[in-house]
Amino acid sequence: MTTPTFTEIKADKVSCAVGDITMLPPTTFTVRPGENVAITGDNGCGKTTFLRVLTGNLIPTQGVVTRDGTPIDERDGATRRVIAPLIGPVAGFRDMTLADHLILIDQTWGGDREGAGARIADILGKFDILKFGNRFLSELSSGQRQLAELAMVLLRPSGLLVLDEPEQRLDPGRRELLAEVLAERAKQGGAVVWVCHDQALAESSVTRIEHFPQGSRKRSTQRPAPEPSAGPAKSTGPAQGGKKKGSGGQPGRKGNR
Ligand SMILES: Nc1ncnc2c1ncn2[C@@H]1O[C@H](COP(=O)(O)OP(=O)(O)OP(=O)(O)O)[C@@H](O)[C@H]1O
Repeated sequence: MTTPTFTEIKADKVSCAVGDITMLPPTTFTVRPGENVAITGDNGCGKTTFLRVLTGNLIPTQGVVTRDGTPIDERDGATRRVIAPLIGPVAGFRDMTLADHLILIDQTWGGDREGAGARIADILGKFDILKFGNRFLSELSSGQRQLAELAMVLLRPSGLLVLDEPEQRLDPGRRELLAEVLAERAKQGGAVVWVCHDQALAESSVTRIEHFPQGSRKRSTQRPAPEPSAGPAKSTGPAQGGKKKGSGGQPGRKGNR
């Protein structure tokens, strides 16, 4: 299966805010084929938010992400043929085995029927989970499930893999296996962007580390002084400086994956 290509995917001064909370401070980032980029940073600094913006799942409050000059949008098939994300848990079918899920993904993304078995065996072998092909997803341990979800996203053709903490729940040996698979992908001309909390793993395997500064700062440091407590039975309401209804939602959210 050919790998869809691009020259450059660029996030230009993207930022996200909801209410007075900065989910992602202004960030500029470029990735090109052959690069294997780990994003590191403290909890809450905006890494997952950035990945969602980069994949076109979340519209930034400011700035834009482009693929060779064209704005990206996950609802656009052209974007989805290039970018394969694994951000958050994958929903599965209760009565379909891991191999069934992989056949569905392979055929959805245009694989030829004759070659499906070999491609699926290959990706399961890469992650050392070939023996679990006939299991239901609910019959896998959390680490095995993580490997299964990685197999699902790597099976489909893509030019850019975007993975959120793919090393989570994996033992040290399987973390190294993951790092090898991602490095191999980049060597073959693909690009990988992944959030990683294992600094040593990232340093040993990637072509570049982008460290996000401690973020999620309040946009305004000036907050109104709290109202004196009026007791539990009384409500202050928005007119008295309370939180506006709906302000905790996500900006530009385009639906669940
Ligand atoms: N829907 C939301 N409304 C308000 N704030 C949010 C919302 N979603 C996330 N945040 C805040 O945005 C900031 C960035 O969150 P994000 O999930 O991107 O962080 P992260 O760097 O991936 O963290 P972690 O390493 O813990 O996964 C956090 O401070 C978080 O509390």
